[in-house]
Amino acid sequence: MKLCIVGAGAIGGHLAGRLARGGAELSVVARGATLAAIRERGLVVRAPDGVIEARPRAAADPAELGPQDAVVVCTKVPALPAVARAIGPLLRPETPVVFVTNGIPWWYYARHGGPEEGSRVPEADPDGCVWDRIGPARAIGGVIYSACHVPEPGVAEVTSGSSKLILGEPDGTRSDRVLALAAAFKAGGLPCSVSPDIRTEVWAKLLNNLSNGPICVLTRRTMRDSFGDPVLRGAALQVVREGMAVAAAMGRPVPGTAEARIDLSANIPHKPSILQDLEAGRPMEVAALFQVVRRLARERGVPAPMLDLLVALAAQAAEAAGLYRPEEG
Ligand SMILES: NC(=O)C1=CN([C@@H]2O[C@H](COP(=O)(O)OP(=O)(O)OC[C@H]3O[C@@H](n4cnc5c(N)ncnc54)[C@H](OP(=O)(O)O)[C@@H]3O)[C@@H](O)[C@H]2O)C=CC1
Ligand SMILES: CC(C)(CO)C(=O)C(=O)O
Repeated sequence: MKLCIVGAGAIGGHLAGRLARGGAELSVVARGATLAAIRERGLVVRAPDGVIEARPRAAADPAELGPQDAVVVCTKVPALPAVARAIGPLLRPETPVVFVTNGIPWWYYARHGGPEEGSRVPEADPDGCVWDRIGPARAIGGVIYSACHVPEPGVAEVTSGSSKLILGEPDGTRSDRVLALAAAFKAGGLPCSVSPDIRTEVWAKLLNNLSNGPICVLTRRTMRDSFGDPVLRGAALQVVREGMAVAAAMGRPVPGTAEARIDLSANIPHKPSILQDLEAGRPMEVAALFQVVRRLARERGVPAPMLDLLVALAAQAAEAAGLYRPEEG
């Protein structure tokens, strides 16, 4: 299967390594120091189940790589409009595009059904460019549980003991294309399932980001260090409960307890990716991960006072660092 990863950072690097290990005909779209490192030394993944070394084709210009069987986009959400404008040369009319990003995705209301069909998510796709260029028919959702960072360009390090990827067609079908993609990841040793309800999976993962993201942006410490403080753990629990109420109001109740959600993060010595962005001076996913949930809570009349407070504080920190503009959402 001819597959291309766009954005070979922490998650893209990890997934690229898995696909290469599984035998995919792999290429990556990368840039700057990452591109130089991959061309020079290849791509390295340091995971608990071993080190993967891969030599994918790598280019900054998608036209060098040509049409693909599937494309997997792993950039941060603020980069998606630029990606959507650039990846045309990777796409045949039928090429699916998987989006492995946190937050409420741009495609949330695509192939959704009901009165909200075709609604947009401005926090994820401010000018509608991703929707217009990629189109809802190509979109496949991706939800990743894997705590990763980039210790040096071209190297992805996994700090969570286990990882898993959940894929899903927005209309819930078990299409041949989504099953083929799941098989390609599994062949590389990454547990990967296909969900008939990817939006509930989106919400479930987002509860983790809502609980650890704003708090760690403020503490600037790992999830393990931050949640070691019982007051902060209590605040995180309240945020998860509020997030669960918003998800339920959206018709996507997330099973399980808030405590179990916090426990997923509490022992991992990982700085959430949004804190990694703050420290590296990269645009922060405040709109697509946090502000969108505040908006949905307001629209559905769900009280979320702890979420409001923590997100307002984190948003101010991000804005003060010049890495988020409130106009984004
Ligand atoms: N890191 C983690 O542990 C987790 C992250 N996530 C989510 O996964 C997504 C990806 O995050 P993560 O991997 O951490 O992000 P990273 O910042 O580590 O990686 C993103 C990569 O995309 C590259 N990129 C950005 N724009 C382009 C472009 N136009 N063309 C080519 N390459 C581009 C970046 O290059 P450059 O360095 O030059 O900017 C970088 O290498 C996010 O939505 C995040 O929230 C989900 C679960 C865990
Ligand atoms: C912290 C983690 C692994 C889970 O919430 C994550 O999704 C991130 O770093 O962005």
